[in-house]
Amino acid sequence: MTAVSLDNFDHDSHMRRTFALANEAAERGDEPFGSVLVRDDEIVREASNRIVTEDDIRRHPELHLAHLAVREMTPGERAETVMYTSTEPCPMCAGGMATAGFARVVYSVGAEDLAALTGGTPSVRAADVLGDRTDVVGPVLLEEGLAVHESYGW
Ligand SMILES: Nc1ccnc(=O)[nH]1
Repeated sequence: MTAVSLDNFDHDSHMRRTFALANEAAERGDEPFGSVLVRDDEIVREASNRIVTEDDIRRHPELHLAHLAVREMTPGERAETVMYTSTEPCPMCAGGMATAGFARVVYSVGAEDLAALTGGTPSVRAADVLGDRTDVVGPVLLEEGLAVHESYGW
């Protein structure tokens, strides 16, 4: 089988899966964030925010997927993997993702939009943590990503 180039992944469908995961988290009582790992255009891992139900600040989906990826995938596999995530990773998660060494992260809602929604201050940008290690792409499908947060009602 020929590997599918990262640029030809089915971006919209992978991103929409993160929105569904974010909505599931909100329904469970957690915060509205979801993420997937995609390799060769297939979703290989999924996670959603569980900071409330696990009572654990580390349970952002992005950090959890970085943790699983380092434990379960080879460095070569991680270097071919793209994370899609409903909202730009925070600095905690971007730090873990730098260790994982993914090829790219694609987000919908950016840190500045999130801060405006939550009334917080914008965090350090993911690109400033990830540097040259991982491409950072976004915002994509922004209206749909914002709708996830609007329905949560921060
Ligand atoms: N991107 C994110 C921001 C905040 N919390 C999360 O779980 N994810």
